[in-house]
Amino acid sequence: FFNFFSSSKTVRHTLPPSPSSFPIISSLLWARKSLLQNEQSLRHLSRTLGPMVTLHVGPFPSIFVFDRSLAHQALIQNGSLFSDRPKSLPANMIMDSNQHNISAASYGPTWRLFRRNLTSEILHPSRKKSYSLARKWVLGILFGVLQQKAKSGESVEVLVHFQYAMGCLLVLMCFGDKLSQQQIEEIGAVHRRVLNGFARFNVLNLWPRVVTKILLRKRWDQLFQLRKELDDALIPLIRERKKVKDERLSNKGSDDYELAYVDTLLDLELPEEKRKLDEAEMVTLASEFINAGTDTTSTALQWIMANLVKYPYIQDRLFLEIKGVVGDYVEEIEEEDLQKMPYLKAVILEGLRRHPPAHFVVPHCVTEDTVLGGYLIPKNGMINFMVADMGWDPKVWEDPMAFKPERFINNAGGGEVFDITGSREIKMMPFGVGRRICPGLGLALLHLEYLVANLIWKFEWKAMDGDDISLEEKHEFTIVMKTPLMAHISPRKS
Ligand code: HEM
Repeated sequence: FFNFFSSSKTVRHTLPPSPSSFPIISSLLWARKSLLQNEQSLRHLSRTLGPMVTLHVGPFPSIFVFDRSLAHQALIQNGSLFSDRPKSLPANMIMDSNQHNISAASYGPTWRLFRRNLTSEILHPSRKKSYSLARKWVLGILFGVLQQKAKSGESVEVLVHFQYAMGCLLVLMCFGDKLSQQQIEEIGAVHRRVLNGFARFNVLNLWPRVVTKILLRKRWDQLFQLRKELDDALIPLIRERKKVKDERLSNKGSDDYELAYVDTLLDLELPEEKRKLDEAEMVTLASEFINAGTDTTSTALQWIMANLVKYPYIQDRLFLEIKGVVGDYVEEIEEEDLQKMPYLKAVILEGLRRHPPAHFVVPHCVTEDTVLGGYLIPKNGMINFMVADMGWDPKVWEDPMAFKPERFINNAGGGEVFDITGSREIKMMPFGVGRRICPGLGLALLHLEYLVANLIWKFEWKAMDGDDISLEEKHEFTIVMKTPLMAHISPRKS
């Protein structure tokens, strides 16, 4: 049941149920807990309150949706109503240039321009292919480190290496393939400082800026300093790309040139303000591109590899599939080979279902007061969707907490065609669904398939002696392994 609500109608709908408590005390309690603790509490609440729960933390209600068909009604069937973003909080506004990036932009022409630019200029299948040399280069770096570890017998702390590899790939796509390794590392380091350091500025969002500007002046100065560090690191690279572009236009530049994401930002014109982007806005968009694709994908890769270590028979089956496709003698798996590996795809999908790197989507809001599932969704509220719970629904997935890639394989041994966009029905939503679905979905799947196939082809991965791989979670920027995966690796061929 879904109908639209207008204040002039006589039927009055109420917000979805919320836990009964004193609003100020409960706000403080919820704000103090980590996101993972809040997720567990929300799950607990939904058992008694039903598939939609409201929390009153801060001035506006936050609504959480657990049910797959309600998520479908909202995000797919009524996508144009449910695809807005709440206004950025004061501290976030400094980092997102006043909502001038894809993930924070309101649902409207500016968001559409940014998103279309990314999807058609950079993530389009034909363009994506042109970065395959960068992927080969990064794979070479990763192999180099791992080979050394294998030789010395040292264990591998996998996440660090995965994060580095993924960061390199995104930085190269963003700023072009002419960067030195040192430059790539510096860009990675400044992004890590921003990601790890941002939590301490959340306090600036608790009261209006006029208040915090007086009471927390020092904290504001530190935030501006962090923003400046990011600008100082990235603006020279943007200027360099602009110079190369101008030289090419006047036919003085070389032809040896691969389009990078920042090149596409140089010409964009904001549809509402009718002006080009300033440098800080380009930094914001470039930085979003790097952040959005690095931690998410490396976290997913760590979870997948952890399961392949924990369940050697799955690793063996995957290795045999790869061998069946490429034979005995190739050094590396090429991207074209991946299409012939249904079990590889099944392993990746199962990894994303069982361990989605983000357990919530980026908060949505509605463009006007609306009703969902019989409850009011107010325009001034925030609405979120319980990503992990959708993929763990026992009505869809038998034994949902088990890691079973065979779920995605049909009886004939081929790959089941699985629609991860949820357009007909949502069975899981690791990338969100609908108009705000992750635009990097295809790139992320390619990165995961390419790296997992190559890592398994080149090395045998084993748990450390006596180590039982724990699948306990911890909340950082994404949901990571509480005990990071440490593995022993040995080359498949000497
Ligand atoms: C395994 C890897 C990834 C996962 C699990 C993931 C997941 C997500 C999720 C859950 C959202 C929020 C959807 C919503 O708000 O409804 C999102 C948004 C987004 N993602 Fe990803 N993502 C991944 C990789 C990437 C990559 C590689 C890129 C870019 C190169 C990227 C760029 C973005 C952007 C720009 C948005 C905002 C979209 C919008 O608001 O319109 N992501 N992603």
